[in-house]
Amino acid sequence: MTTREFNFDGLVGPSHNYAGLSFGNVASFNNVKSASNPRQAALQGLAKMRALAERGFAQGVLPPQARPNFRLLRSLGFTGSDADVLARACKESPVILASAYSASSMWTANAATVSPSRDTLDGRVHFTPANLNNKLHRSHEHVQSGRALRAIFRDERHFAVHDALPATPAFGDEGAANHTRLAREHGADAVELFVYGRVEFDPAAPAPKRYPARQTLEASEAIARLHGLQEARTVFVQQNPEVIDQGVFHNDVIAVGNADVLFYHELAFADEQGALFSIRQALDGVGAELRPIRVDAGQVSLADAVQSYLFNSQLLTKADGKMALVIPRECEENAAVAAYLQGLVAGGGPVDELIHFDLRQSMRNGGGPACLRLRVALTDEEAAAMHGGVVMTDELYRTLVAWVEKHYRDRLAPQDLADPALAIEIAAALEELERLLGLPGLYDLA
Ligand SMILES: N=C(N)NCCC[C@H](NC(=O)CCC(=O)O)C(=O)O
Repeated sequence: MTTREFNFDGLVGPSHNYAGLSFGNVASFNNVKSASNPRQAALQGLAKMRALAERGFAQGVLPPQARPNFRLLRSLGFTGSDADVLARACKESPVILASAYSASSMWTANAATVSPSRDTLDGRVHFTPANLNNKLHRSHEHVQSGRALRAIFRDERHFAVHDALPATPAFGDEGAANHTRLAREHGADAVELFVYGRVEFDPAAPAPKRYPARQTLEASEAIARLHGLQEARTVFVQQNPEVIDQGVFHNDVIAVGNADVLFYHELAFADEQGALFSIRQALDGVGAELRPIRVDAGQVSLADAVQSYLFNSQLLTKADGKMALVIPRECEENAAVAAYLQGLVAGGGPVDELIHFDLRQSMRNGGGPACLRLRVALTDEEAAAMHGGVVMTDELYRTLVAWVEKHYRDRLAPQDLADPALAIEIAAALEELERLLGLPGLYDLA
């Protein structure tokens, strides 16, 4: 039986905007309150999905979430009709309004942590939606993420979708952005690598000083337990707190793994040698050998890595066994990064191709190619058991482009969030999307 890695990209929602909500994410802060173009953002994302699907990579789509989240607004004391709720929130707390309206669920690398069936005790694919409790605007995503995952992966013989971890600082969880699976190939025995930013119950453990560490060791350990992972095949390593303080708010901004390759910046981990040792030792147990691609600061500075999002790339195994690196256009515009990449593909190593995309709308909020996708490795039998309406095909691409063009605005400024017509437009769009994806009841639109 073959196993393929599906990449589920988030379809950018109609309320995509720049609200500066993510302290510690430099791009989000730098673009605060500029106007966004939700239509272009969604089309850029769809173009990436289609191009990768056309190349033969297994590609799925995860639907956007219903926004604004009126339940959140009402739970925070804004009452009356929907229009009253929006008007009051806008007047009394525009930041809460923006949080209820955020389209941040587009970054599906943060939707959940996924363990393929090969790794788990009960032989099912396990998903734990991330509580994202570090940021108000992301902390309410997990409810709909769980609902969507249960709708797509509803066959309980093959899939288990857990509830998010308790939303308390000890269990801060940001999902697959801090998780990588290393193996000879997707269908082989694997090591799951969890990267955390801080340790709640050990005050002596190093932690960043300026920006928050969003993922805790305790959260990563809880997920490994929930998923039934084997101890010898699970590795926990600490992210370098100093890079968090320089804008590396998730590990996938500084490292990416695929099969037996780990592409990372020398400053990624608190203890680089210790991390490599633990990974190698665990991989040895599954008969695999790590192929590290280490980038040192002399080749690419940390600032260039954060600005270009070099490591927020997708590493995809091609049919011939070589790998393609899917990068944002910013990598080609940064001279040091572009030079490094030329050397990388010419060097005879595992990566022999670059595929670049214009994802500018997402990038301006700190979301590159890898943020936009959730990896789910599935056997053929599991792939047949999931809901097929979310698998990217030429037809689905055309359908979704037409849907975006019909429903999305091409400009959204902060003050537009107070416009009651926007909420009505979005509800109509999502009602139609349920039908297009064949997922009735996907949204709790009551
Ligand atoms: N690295 C990964 N996997 N994901 C990127 C997430 C970007 C997201 N940006 C935002 O949420 C900005 C929203 C705003 O400011 O309007 C975040 O910081 O959580």
